[in-house]
Amino acid sequence: MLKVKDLYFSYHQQPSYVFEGLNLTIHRGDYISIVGENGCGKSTLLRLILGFLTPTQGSITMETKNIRYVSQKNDFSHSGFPITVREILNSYRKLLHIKDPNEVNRVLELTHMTFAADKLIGQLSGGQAQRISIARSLIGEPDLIILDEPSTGVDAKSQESMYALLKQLNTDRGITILSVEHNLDAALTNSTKIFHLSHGNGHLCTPEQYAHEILHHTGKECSCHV
Ligand SMILES: Nc1ncnc2c1ncn2[C@@H]1O[C@H](COP(=O)(O)OP(=O)(O)OP(=O)(O)O)[C@@H](O)[C@H]1O
Repeated sequence: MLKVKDLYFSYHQQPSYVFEGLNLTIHRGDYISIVGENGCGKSTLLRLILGFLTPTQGSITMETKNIRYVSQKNDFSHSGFPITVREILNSYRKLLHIKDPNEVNRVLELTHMTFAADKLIGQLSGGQAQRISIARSLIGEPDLIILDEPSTGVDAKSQESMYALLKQLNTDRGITILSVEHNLDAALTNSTKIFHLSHGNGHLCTPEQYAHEILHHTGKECSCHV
């Protein structure tokens, strides 16, 4: 579905490369978490895949244009603007030229947020606002959703249900998920594969293999169950 091949990238006027010969293949139905230390290039990789940045060398090819992006901080959780959840989702539906007005109800049901349809967006909790971000990303039935640290600003209990939702969208609806994760437990528990970025390159492994790597490097077992 998406192939990153021999990717080199450096920001303007920066002498060093963020990526040097990076390869990544994403198949339909994958749930891939991108992990790595601060500054290793996780967000840069997302920006390259989304087309906001251009590779210095190498290529990124994809078989779909039906991609959605859920940003790290959703843009309406602290909004004082008097607009309801339904109005926001409806305006996005119209923006995408989707004629069926029932599309909004569909994504609200999928994210178990029907109860909040007529609430003002500014009244939602961090977790609820994030679910609405995900609901918005589902308008038009995308086949790939890209998320940047989706648990940012979401309390622990809501994180659990948010990851359960992402997992459900992946397994039940076949939506491919690519998510930058600082939450290692969530990455290990939910992903089908982990992409570990380090020193300008990355490797893909199973959650079990990654848990093993963590144990090997830190001597600490992860609290999650893989
Ligand atoms: N706009 C920019 N201009 C120049 N350098 C940048 C720019 N954005 C990021 N960088 C640099 O590129 C490298 C990768 O940054 P990036 O934000 O992609 O890392 P990250 O893994 O997402 O970090 P974090 O975990 O802290 O969010 C870092 O060295 C960073 O300083």
